[in-house]
Amino acid sequence: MAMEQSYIMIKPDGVQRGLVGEIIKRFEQRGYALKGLKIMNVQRHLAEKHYEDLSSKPFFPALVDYIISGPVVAMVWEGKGVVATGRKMIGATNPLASEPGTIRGDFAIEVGRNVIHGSDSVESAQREIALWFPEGVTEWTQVAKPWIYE
Ligand SMILES: Nc1ncnc2c1ncn2[C@@H]1O[C@H](COP(=O)(O)OP(=O)(O)OP(=O)(O)O)[C@@H](O)[C@H]1O
Repeated sequence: MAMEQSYIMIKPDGVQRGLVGEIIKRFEQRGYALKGLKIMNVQRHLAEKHYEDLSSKPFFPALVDYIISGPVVAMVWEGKGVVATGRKMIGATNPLASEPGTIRGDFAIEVGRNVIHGSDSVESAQREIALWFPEGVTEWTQVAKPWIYE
């Protein structure tokens, strides 16, 4: 059975603020498996493609400028329900509405500096993983699985 995967990206503010380790820690300790990881500067066309559904929004140009303003950490996390649970761990889009205990609720204030992205559906995850990891991800077996899943 293929396990669900999500595309999780630490945005430039999260990298610059030193939140990479903290964010990885949360997904790792929850029990999810890291299948792809890289730090990269983002080409404008890649940021535009990633957010193409938002291209008609007034904030789209600022959003693209934000994503290309410094390196991002691109990740693929795998495990049961990782798309929906990842979104819960991340918190509401607007950090002022994010619950404490979520990543945005603990580390962000403004929607235009909300630290992290997570795929919003399994279909978006597949599209985003193909877009950000055209080279593919790393296959490995998480030997702790029987201690995480029954
Ligand atoms: N009103 C807004 N003003 C400025 N930026 C916004 C606004 N709404 C959304 N954004 C930015 O666009 C991103 C994508 O918006 P979307 O509605 O897809 O939210 P999301 O799915 O929670 O975020 P993401 O896709 O980054 O995980 C947000 O994370 C935020 O950085």
